[in-house]
Amino acid sequence: MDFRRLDRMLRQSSVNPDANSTASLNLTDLSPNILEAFIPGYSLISRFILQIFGFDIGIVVTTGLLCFAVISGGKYFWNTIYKSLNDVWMSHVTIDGKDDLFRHVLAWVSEHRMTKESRRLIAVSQNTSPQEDEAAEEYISEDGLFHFGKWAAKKPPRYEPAVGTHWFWHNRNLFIFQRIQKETRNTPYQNIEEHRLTIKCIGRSTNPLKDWIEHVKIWAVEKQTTLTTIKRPTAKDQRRPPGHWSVVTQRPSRPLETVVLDPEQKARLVADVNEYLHPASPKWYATRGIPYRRGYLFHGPPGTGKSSLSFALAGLFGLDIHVVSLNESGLSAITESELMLLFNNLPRRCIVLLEDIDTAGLSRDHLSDQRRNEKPSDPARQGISLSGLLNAIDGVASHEGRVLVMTTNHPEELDNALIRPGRVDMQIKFTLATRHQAHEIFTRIDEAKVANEEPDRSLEEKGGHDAGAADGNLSNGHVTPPTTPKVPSVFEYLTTEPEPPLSKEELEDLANEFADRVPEETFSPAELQSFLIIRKKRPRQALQEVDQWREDFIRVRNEGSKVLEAQ
Ligand SMILES: Nc1ncnc2c1ncn2[C@@H]1O[C@H](COP(=O)(O)OP(=O)(O)OP(=O)(O)O)[C@@H](O)[C@H]1O
Repeated sequence: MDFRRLDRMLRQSSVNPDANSTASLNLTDLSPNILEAFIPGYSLISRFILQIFGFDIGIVVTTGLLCFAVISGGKYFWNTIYKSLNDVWMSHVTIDGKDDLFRHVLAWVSEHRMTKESRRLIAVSQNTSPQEDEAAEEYISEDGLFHFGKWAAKKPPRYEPAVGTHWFWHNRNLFIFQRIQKETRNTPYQNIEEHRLTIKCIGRSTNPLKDWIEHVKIWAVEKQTTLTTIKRPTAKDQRRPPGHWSVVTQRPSRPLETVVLDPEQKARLVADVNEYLHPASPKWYATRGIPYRRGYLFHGPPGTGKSSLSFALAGLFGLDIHVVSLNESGLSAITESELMLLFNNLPRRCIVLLEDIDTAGLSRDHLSDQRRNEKPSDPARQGISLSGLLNAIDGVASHEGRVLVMTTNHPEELDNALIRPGRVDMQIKFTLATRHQAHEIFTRIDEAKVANEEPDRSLEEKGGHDAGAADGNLSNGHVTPPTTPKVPSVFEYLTTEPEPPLSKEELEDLANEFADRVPEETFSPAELQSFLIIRKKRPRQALQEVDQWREDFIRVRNEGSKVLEAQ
């Protein structure tokens, strides 16, 4: 900007006011001088346009500049007023992106009018599963194939408010909602944006904000009573600062009755956890100087329900579950200092599931190596020492109020220090499937729904279903093998009709028969479940095939192979 020229021009106008008397009235006369100061070469351009087109652009440019000045001035005044309003007449609350509340608030605003009115949105793919969607049936072809891709493509995303300022009404209060980008971090794998929320309301009282947050929390809990939130340590490349938990998934809570265990053992465990979580318990522990912690050891062979019971407990008591696997190596291995921080960052009440505590340098190495017939343990894998784990469990960093569940397949290899009372208050032994478990698993897996009335025999009489398998030929408690084995095509497998529903008595008979044919404590519940899942619509057929499966399984196992020819 040429200030000297502007100064000269203004001085001229003050020395000879007559010369500009008309200029003060006529903007177009004055403007070339002023505009020349703002836009060098303006008079030349305007003269050129005037000569060529006969049009004076002065009025247009001047009007434009005036508008600009008015808008800038208005903005300045609005910002000043808003700032003083903000400082003096507004209350606000900030929610960090790492807090659980951040998730809940975003979910709440996504479901309310705000995201229907706002023009700046972030689309987030929804993580729902087909079983929660009745329309999913439409994507099953005539062949019985469910095309997940087509179903997922039709699922609308969830819309969240984008970075910036939005507003909404709640209980007749106006709230200003700001999503603010904290920072962007570049890792070798991705750029991570970290956000926070600031919610403001008019007035000097924070009560409307507190009431609204309370409302959101209750809303989130009600919405999630059927879901269990599973968290794991934040992936290594995203850990900054380390020791944070990330939600990996939310899955429907597992009903406790679906975990088949000795009923007395299960009842004892539930009563113990309930007593521990009782609101009066923290005071009881505090007045006796006992640290408010409770630890459980679930031990037994793989696939016997240790993790399942932990998830079912989380669902039963409405707690989030924080899972750490000590068996991980390489990039995802947890270090001792990280474990301490993870324990430090636990919420007030939760379940911590420490999986495979016999691994990762905690076992008495020589003993475990001999048992497993392996070379001495690789020191690189041993991220956490016994003392490191003990420090995390009951050191200063350990959080009071958590339920700690440790699982192992090799309890005999654990150091006594780790399982002494105070660290492990109750041990639950999981065994390979007992007769009772085989019976229960059969009963629960059966999807050919139990009929309230007698099963529809007419179908069987008509031979409407797969002959041989569905003929309910269990009348004398024995199953006749199918007479003509046939090789079904792929689509025949898909479209196989479910067997006719079983009566309660029939199901009971089949379950007993199944339990009789499965030797006690030979197969894990996971193995029985895997056999039955394939035949979930055909329980009678399952019974016909169980002998063959059992023999194959035992033979393959004795041969030391892990591959079954047929399932
Ligand atoms: N006692 C049981 N009752 C019902 N289902 C079971 C039981 N045990 C295992 N299952 C089924 O087997 C599968 C594996 O179970 P789970 O992961 O709980 O076993 P685990 O003992 O934790 O195994 P690992 O020691 O390998 O971690 C699950 O799908 C679960 O439903």
